[in-house]
Amino acid sequence: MSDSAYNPGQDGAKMGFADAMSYGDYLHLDALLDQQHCKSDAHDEMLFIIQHQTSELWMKLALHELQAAREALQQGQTAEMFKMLARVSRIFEQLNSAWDVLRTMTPADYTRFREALGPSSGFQSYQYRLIEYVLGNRNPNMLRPHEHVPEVHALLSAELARPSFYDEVNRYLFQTLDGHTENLPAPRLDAPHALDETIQERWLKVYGDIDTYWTLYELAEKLVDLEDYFRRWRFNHVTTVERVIGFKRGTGGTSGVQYLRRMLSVELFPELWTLRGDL
Ligand code: HEM
Ligand SMILES: N[C@@H](CC(=O)c1ccccc1NC=O)C(=O)O
Repeated sequence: MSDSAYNPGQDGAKMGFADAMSYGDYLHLDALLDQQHCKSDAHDEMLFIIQHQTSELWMKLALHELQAAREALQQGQTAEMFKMLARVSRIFEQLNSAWDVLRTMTPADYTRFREALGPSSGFQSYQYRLIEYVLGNRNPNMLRPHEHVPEVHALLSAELARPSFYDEVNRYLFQTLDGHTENLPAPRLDAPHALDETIQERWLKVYGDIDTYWTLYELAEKLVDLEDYFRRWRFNHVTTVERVIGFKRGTGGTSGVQYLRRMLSVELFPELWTLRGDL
């Protein structure tokens, strides 16, 4: 060992962990870093796996925040809710930037291992579906691919049995503006949220008197922000897919790019977008 090498241990850094919790222990890195099992010898398969695994980790955090944000709203803790929503938008920003790494994979690179993926596809990501369900885009047909994992199916079904985050936001809107929720349209729990005139009317009132309804206004703009990021994720995805597999059918069995283009037209919070034309 070189005499000149700096030794942080002499300055107090803990160097021995035989009987103490280390970084790797706390984070369970042994388990985490042992989950990258390539099915081919293609160089880029490692990138593909890590890109998806990290996306799933960020989605796990997004769900943790969204579910807590919904609870905070139910309890009237709006400051806490705003903090969590801001974090969800930053998570989506992170997911959006991650496409730059995957984009370095060319069609030739991907073709070397695509067959090894079999019928597996992001279409079967239950966390992605759960995020959509929590936000209000609730298509029960998307439960089917999860029937083979009863716990996951139960988790998604349980979400479809409770009001979405957006339903709760609209409940808060009616409570604040009307002083009651008698005129709040009953949310369709197991169908995608569709534009509702009475909801839009009230949002329009908020935008027409920002000073009086500042919290609701801020909330609406946070949701528009979130949906903006979500749309960018979908756009980055479909563009990367077109770049890598063109118009081939997806491994999940859909038409591929055509299916994903159709998903681009999904609106999570339609009232908040439509009212902009009336301002
Ligand atoms: C080269 C990279 C990728 C390709 C070629 C690709 C391709 C596709 C295709 C063709 C679909 C349609 C379903 C099917 O028939 O398979 C799909 C869906 C999906 N993919 Fe990817 N994908 C890629 C990367 C990713 C990444 C990095 C994620 C991040 C988790 C992801 C998540 C999803 C999700 C969530 C869906 C379902 C979307 C929906 O139903 O609206 N994909 N992908
Ligand atoms: N649907 C993709 C395959 C794919 O991208 C994929 C396969 C397994 C796990 C995650 C995937 N990512 C997104 O769909 C394809 O058709 O090539």
